[in-house]
Amino acid sequence: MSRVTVHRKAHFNAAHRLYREDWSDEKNELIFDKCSNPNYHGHNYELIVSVTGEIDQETGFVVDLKWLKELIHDKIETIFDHKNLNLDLPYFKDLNPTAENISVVIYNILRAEIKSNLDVKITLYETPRNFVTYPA
Ligand SMILES: Nc1nc2c(c(=O)[nH]1)N=C([C@H](O)[C@H](O)COP(=O)(O)OP(=O)(O)OP(=O)(O)O)CN2
Repeated sequence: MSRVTVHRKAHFNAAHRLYREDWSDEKNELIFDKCSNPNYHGHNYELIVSVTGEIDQETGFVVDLKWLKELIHDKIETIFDHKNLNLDLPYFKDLNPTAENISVVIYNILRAEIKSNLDVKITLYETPRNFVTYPA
């Protein structure tokens, strides 16, 4: 049997602010610096969803990439694209929208939709040089 990882790239633009309500403005600025700008700032997020599993002997697929593309479009891109993560998405009402936390939110949304015999990994680029992976 051959285990293979299939990857699908996706993209969304979003605004956010790194901020804790229970901290003073001074502490938020000290820790989060320009990312704590009260007027928010935006990123071009690049997302890679990786699905690992055995190749199905009938189809030759680990997962149908057309299905994966549509899943990411419907469950992530339409929800996250052109949104203010702090204000528009309930996930971040009490969760700082760092790249780490966004990757975990995206993982949990997609994990619920992908067969349990397949492994899922999220790679999220917040900038061309800053990116996170989950699970680690
Ligand atoms: N561990 C984390 N650290 C930081 C995060 C994060 O989500 N997790 N986020 C930020 C900022 O939101 C943002 O990414 C700015 O970071 P910075 O390194 O300053 O990046 P630039 O805008 O300068 O763009 P580069 O192209 O990466 O140079 C900060 N820290």
